[in-house]
Amino acid sequence: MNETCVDDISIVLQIDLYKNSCPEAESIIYSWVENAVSQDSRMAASLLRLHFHDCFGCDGSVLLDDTEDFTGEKTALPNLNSLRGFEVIDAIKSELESVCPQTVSCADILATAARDSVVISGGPSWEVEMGRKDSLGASKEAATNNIPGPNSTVPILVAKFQNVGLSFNDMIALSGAHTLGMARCSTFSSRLQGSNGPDINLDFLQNLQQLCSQTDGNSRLARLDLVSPATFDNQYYINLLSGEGLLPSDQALVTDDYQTRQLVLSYAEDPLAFFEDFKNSMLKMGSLGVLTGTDGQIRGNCRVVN
Ligand code: HEM
Ligand SMILES: [Ca+2]
Repeated sequence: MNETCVDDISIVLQIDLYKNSCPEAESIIYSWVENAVSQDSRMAASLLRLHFHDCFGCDGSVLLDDTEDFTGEKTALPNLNSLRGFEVIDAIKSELESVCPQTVSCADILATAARDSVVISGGPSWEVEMGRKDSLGASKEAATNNIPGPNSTVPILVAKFQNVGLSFNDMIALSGAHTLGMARCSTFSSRLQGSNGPDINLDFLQNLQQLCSQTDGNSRLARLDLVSPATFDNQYYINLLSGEGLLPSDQALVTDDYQTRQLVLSYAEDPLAFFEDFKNSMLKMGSLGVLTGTDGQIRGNCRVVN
């Protein structure tokens, strides 16, 4: 046996990692998230999405500002003028650095804040596995290529998730995150062109057309879940069945593919099954491409490499 094998044993993420080194870590993160969401309920959605866009390699890379050496991920198409919540993460990091310096990584903060956002919005809870290290760089190109876009078809969505090790089922369960938050008109403009086709509800279409035809139309925001945008529930799937999915990639899950439709139906009927699968898929997503052991670092400021 060589040393690499021994190292490999220590690279697994674990719950309670900060039990001795920073016992207050989870409660500090929770308080900041709770406070931020009480001021702006959409922040729960934004923090959940921030973790998703960091993952496909959960290493805090999404938080890095551009430097002379690399262009960060913040200006990649899926992120530009869209990701929110960086100031909340900064505030959490700054308190954690004063309470227990160089201990809790930015990537772990993101994973924990995402879980807390779901809980505070009424969704399931789970134990977050910790021990991710923060990256030494970021890749705008990887963010651009890996993160699925709103006009992706079902086969493309499946492929993009499978590329990083997430299954068909994971993709559909994680899409249920669109039970929270907002999207800009520019992301669903192709939904507005259809007349009353089989995949879009007429009243819904007319409301969106009105919203998006205003001045500044492209940056106007619509609810991803028109019924309960601040509650983590299974309403997203129910909306898809009545042609009220916002993004083309959402509605495609019931319109374009028999198998995805079956899973959507099952989540629309059984909220607890959705919660259970969502939780497990979040745990899986949260462990993708993590840096552990001697790889990476614990950043002192999430926006810059130490
Ligand atoms: C299945 C493929 C996915 C696609 C194509 C997609 C696409 C999008 C787009 C285009 C927006 C609106 C962005 C804007 O207008 O600024 C959005 C918002 C959002 N996405 Fe996704 N997404 C996907 C999966 C996920 C996953 C897996 C999660 C989390 C687990 C997630 C969480 C969110 C949340 C919470 C929002 C609202 C954010 C806010 O209001 O700040 N999405 N998504
Ligand atoms: Ca909802």
